[in-house]
Amino acid sequence: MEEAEELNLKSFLKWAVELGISDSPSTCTTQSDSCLGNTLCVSNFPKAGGRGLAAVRDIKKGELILRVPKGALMTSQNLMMTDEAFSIAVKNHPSLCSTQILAVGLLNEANKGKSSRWWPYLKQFPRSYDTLADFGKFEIQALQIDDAIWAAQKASRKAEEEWNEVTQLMHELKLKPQFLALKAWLWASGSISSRTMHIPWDEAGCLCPVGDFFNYAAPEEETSNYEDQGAGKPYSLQENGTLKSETELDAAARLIDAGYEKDVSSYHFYARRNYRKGDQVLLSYGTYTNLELLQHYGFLLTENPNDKAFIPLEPDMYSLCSWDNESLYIHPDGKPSFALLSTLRFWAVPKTSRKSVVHLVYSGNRLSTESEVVAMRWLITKCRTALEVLQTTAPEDCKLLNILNKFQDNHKFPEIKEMPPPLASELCAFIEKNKNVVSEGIYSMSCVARRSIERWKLVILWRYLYKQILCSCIIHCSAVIYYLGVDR
Ligand SMILES: C[S@@+](CC[C@H](N)C(=O)[O-])C[C@H]1O[C@@H](n2cnc3c(N)ncnc32)[C@H](O)[C@@H]1O
Repeated sequence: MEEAEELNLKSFLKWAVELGISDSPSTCTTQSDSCLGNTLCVSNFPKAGGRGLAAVRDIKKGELILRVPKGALMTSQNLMMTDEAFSIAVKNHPSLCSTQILAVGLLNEANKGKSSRWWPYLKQFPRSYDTLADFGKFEIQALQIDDAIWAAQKASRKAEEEWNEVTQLMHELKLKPQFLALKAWLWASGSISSRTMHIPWDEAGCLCPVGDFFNYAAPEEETSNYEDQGAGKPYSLQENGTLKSETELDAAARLIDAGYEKDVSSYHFYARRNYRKGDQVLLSYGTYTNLELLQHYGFLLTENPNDKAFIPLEPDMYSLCSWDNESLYIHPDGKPSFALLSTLRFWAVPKTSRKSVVHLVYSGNRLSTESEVVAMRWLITKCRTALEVLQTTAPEDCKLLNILNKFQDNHKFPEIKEMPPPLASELCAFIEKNKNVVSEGIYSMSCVARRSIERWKLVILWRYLYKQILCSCIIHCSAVIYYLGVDR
């Protein structure tokens, strides 16, 4: 960490102590308790989210590890209570949604600079984000898959519309020109999308100092405990080993990660599993596919148990069963979801016999060898077709990622003419878009160019993982056909 960053972090943690934020084992902390250092410390995890929180001691599953009092949460309510002008201005714009109000509130505080009471906290925010709304035309097209392109276009359109809707309010607040710009709006809405936590009284949620340093792990990954004895039993941070508060007991028993606890007017964070000293302590923000992670948080997981690949179905398939379209997908291991499999099974029997097999379909049974093979063959063909229409193959995506990784080390691209044509044209488009970073074949990497490459890599990784799911589906369906004995 650079010296200036370290100083900023130090003053932020001091500020956090003053507001009563604590990771101390005792619930009745004094002002002098360190904000961090008893249970957690800020650390860097380059391969798992960058800055995050590490365990400074062994932590047991269910332990209360961080408390953030209500007064330290940045909410629209809080911002309005401490800034009358903001409060009055917001009341004149009743059509704005709660997220827009919090985003303007955040910009209003950033606009105040050092005189904002939130300044030490604001300095800890990233300068920009990689959520879908931040994607430009190049990144959107590079997603390749229609659903993803559509989601990114929608996110970026929505951000722009919301920005247009708040401009009058921002002018009334007399924000400086840089805080009125779309770029600033993307920063504020990206901060809210990727850093807020749920609170029961405001849909926009709250910004939670220190609590927003927790990086994400998908909900299913809970079992990798270093010791399993005691796992599942609730523990508390109390020195006498007892759980005093009912809420704490409930939370530990439920093993929720975090939540606002009304009886103590604080946001509480619990360990979702056992951690060893030095481990990164993670939080589950929810169950997300990789596209959703990209959309809301600007990152994705190479191993995401909750990822889903959607492929276009025949129009009549969508209405065959009572499943909603969102449940018709392929799992990361290539298996069709229960809803997709039952739909395909139902569709694969002749129309005249469908009525008599409804109950079998919904109970998850195979209807007949013939119809199972028809369903599996249909899925194989559909996955193949979906892959064939894309501009690059999964191995080509992998190659492009390697090229970009090498480029980040030595600032040189391989000869374009030696590259497969689809990669060459994508690379040319990138160079064209980032013309100002190229001089006589040497690429000087500005901060912007470095971010562009990181964002492009995210996109390539996303489409690669999508293609991998479709390839796994082809393998899975072929294996089913093989075991049914049809191809032997
Ligand atoms: C609530 S913040 C977590 C703290 C953040 N790393 C920071 O420095 O402020 C959420 C952001 O952290 C990053 N992040 C969290 N979990 C991640 C993970 N498992 N892999 C990669 N990035 C992650 C993403 O940029 C995400 O938008």
